Amino acid sequence: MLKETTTKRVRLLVSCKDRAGIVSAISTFLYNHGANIVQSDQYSTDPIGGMFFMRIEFDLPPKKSSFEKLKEEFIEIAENFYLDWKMSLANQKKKMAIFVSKEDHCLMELLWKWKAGELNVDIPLVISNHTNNQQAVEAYGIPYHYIPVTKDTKQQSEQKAINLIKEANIDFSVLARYMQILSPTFVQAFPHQIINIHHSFLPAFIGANPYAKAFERGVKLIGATAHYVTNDLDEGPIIEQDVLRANHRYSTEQLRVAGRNVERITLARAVQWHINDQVIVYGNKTVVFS
Ligand SMILES: Nc1nc2c(c(=O)[nH]1)N[C@@H](CN(C=O)c1ccc(C(=O)N[C@@H](CCC(=O)O)C(=O)O)cc1)CN2
Repeated sequence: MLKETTTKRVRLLVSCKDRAGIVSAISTFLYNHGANIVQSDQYSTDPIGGMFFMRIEFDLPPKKSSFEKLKEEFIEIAENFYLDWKMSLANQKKKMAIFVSKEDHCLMELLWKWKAGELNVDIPLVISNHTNNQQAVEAYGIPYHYIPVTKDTKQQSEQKAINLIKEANIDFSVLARYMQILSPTFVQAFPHQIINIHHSFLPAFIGANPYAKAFERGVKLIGATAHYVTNDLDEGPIIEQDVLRANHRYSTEQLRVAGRNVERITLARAVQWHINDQVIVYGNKTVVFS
């Protein structure tokens, strides 16, 4: 194996039943392997019998210990404290697929941020059930896969998308206003690896046409919610939310137009946190170390 010559930035996510000694055991392990902790954050739901969550970023100098060897030797600590854990290299770019239907604002926000170097991710492909965004996507040099969806072809269309995702070794997918409900087969294939932007401040107005429902309700705030996709429509673990003021003068269309800004900003924040391994899912909730 080639000798490692550069310092590696590593991210460690941990969740477990809370008890004394976890931070000490992990920090001592890292110290003994020559690692230098540069960021550490933890949260306990209840020190007595609750859950404990931690995110550590550390630098692993060359020669001290290889990343693979470190992961292997961490298993003992993980077993002692019954840890659920994930260790990853910060410079290992994730591969992100984007799904879009007609509306382009969330798609374009992600592409703009990616092009500007603000999203440290690769985008091997975009999938859509419409063709209207093809030119804009291909202008970024990204392959665009048009996969139309009808009630009769939904299963075959989904299988095409699943095949594309697997062939491209996609790490996670983003539904950037992709207006198709994904089947349990699709969702089960990628647990907590699909992020959706719902155009309302959940749990209000689940499902289709939330702005029409907001108009009828006479809301004074509209919002957006980025969440992991589950089989329960728009009820998956929430990653990020934001809101915007509205009032009686807004028509449904004006709510929709105003909502685009909060949707795209909310989604971009959630995607950034996922890329940076800042999100831990437990049950139907998340801990976001932002
Ligand atoms: N399994 C899941 N799939 C999707 C989720 C989810 O949480 N779980 N979120 C939706 C996004 N969404 C609102 O944000 C949404 C999209 C589409 C629909 C809907 O009724 N779609 C119809 C077809 C509509 C059309 O063809 O234009 C359908 O799929 O039958 C509701 C909510 C994304 N998917």
